[in-house]
Amino acid sequence: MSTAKEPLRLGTRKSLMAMTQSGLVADALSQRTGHMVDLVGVTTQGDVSKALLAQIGGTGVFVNALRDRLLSGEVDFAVHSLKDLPTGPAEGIALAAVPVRDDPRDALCGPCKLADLPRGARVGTGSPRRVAQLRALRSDIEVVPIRGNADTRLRKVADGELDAVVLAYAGLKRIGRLADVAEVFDPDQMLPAPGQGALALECRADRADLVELLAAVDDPASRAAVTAERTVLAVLEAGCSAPVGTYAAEVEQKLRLTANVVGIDGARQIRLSASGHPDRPDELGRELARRLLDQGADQLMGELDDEPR
Ligand SMILES: NCc1[nH]cc(CCC(=O)O)c1CC(=O)O
Repeated sequence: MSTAKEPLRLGTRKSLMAMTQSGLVADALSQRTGHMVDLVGVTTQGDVSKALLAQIGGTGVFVNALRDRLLSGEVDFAVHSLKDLPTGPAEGIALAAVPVRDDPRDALCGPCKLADLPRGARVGTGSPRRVAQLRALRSDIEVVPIRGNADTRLRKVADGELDAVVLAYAGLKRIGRLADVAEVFDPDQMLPAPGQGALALECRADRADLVELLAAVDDPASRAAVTAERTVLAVLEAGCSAPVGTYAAEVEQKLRLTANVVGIDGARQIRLSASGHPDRPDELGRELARRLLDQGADQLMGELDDEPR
């Protein structure tokens, strides 16, 4: 493109969390490239449907409307929470950048730590991954399915409808609600969702100029980690609503990946780790997924189908 420094149109969801994270990306990009960035709010299916995510399928409901705007040329690029991206390839769309990842962990919001909640306490989450791992930590608690944005979920605790809720730490930070956090779960206790805490910048694959420009905010280490995590999910053919937790990070120049599959009752889990070269994160993810399957991961995940969601 010959015209220098024309403003870029950034497509984003309109929630406080989305607008905040998109604003941070816009600032970083402006600083590094000199381009102004205009935010364009887009409503996605996930923002209007009242159904539980596990029911509407999860995959792509927060993403597809933004991709449509990219393909029609209404926006130049889109910022997504990476964990909301389906694992499959998207026709005509390029993953142009994964910025430095935020804290990937899950957090309990409520009056006290999980261990100190009363017997039978009501804890809200819509994610089978969190349900299963919560039950593994405290089999007596009552897990209550909820959805809605983080603010709505936190209000249910304030109103006394729930004793606590589990949310992503990174999201709580972005909306300024870290004061509500009573406990941050170590990945040993609760493995995060693949890609949690990371963002994704997408643009049209045929816009080489944009692919190059957006690379200014790419962080190769974060991209490698989330690639390994998402490969596990892809090989297991599981979506964001599967009881699959992962965490990858570079440790002493190697990429270390841990993944688990937990039965929905929390009673059984398969948990494995492996290390590999940071330049081949997909190889590492595939290897670990295959070992999970060898140990019966598909059977554990299959049991989910018999559960009311
Ligand atoms: N599916 C909703 C969603 N997508 C990304 C985040 C949190 C922020 C992140 O992981 O980057 C959340 C909310 C939550 O899980 O608490």
